[in-house]
Amino acid sequence: MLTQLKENIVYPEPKKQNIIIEVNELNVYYKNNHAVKNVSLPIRERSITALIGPSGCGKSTFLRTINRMNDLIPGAKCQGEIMYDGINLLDKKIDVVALRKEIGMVFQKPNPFPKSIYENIAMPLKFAGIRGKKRLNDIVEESLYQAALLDEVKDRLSQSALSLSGGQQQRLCIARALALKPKVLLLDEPTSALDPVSSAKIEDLLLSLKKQVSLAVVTHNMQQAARIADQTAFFYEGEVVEYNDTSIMFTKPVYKKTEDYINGRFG
Ligand SMILES: Nc1ncnc2c1ncn2[C@@H]1O[C@H](COP(=O)(O)OP(=O)(O)OP(=O)(O)O)[C@@H](O)[C@H]1O
Repeated sequence: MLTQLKENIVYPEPKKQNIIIEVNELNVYYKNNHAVKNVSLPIRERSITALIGPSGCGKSTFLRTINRMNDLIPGAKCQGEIMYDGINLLDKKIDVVALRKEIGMVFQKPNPFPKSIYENIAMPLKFAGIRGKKRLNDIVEESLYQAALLDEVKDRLSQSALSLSGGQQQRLCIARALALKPKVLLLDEPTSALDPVSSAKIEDLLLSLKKQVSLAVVTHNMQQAARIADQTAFFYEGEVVEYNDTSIMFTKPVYKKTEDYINGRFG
């Protein structure tokens, strides 16, 4: 692929992806519980970063802090820097609604609204000020297509989203996030509640999405991380022990702790 940087001059795209989010010395506390300890980590552009590690090591907290979902938790406090587009996302003055449009989030359990399939996508668009039936229809259709769901639901858009299977509901939630044209998508164990066939569809979907969106995915499934992630960060007791290209992390991890976790010796 080529990038048109200046008129008439075409440069090859840089080999190493740029960094879209740079987390610097992040600390997150829940009252006295120091859940994320001095974590510095990049999220690379148009790539998938997997966050792995045993239960309770801070992966979800880290992810939620990026789009300020932790603001909603009483007693949660964070320090450090999360740089995105030249601004620190932890700055209290930030418009978090605008932030969550650019940095979307998908949760472990599919959480469609108890509304029609169509309204699940159209409602947040209307809320974001997008008007006009044709415009809304186009975005709904495009988002469902991007989430590889359009063929399965195009004849039943007025039916309740709750009539969909778990895997379809999760793809609908991804479509809902995509409709707002996010630059980054944070996914917290997006396939752990799904059967293997639905999980495989989501994995394929994530791989196709990275052409346009940067993704960070929490997963407990090592095979999944190895299959889809370009980079992987291994969290342990709130710290990042190791971060590397996934191919290196899974074949030649630097630390024994990483190797033991990847090989299922604990966690
Ligand atoms: N809403 C909350 N209120 C208080 N403490 C919390 C909250 N969420 C997480 N914690 C604590 O923060 C620490 C990190 O939890 P977190 O959920 O981020 O870990 P995790 O690695 O995502 O775990 P899992 O893989 O089980 O989802 C744990 O000690 C947990 O008990």
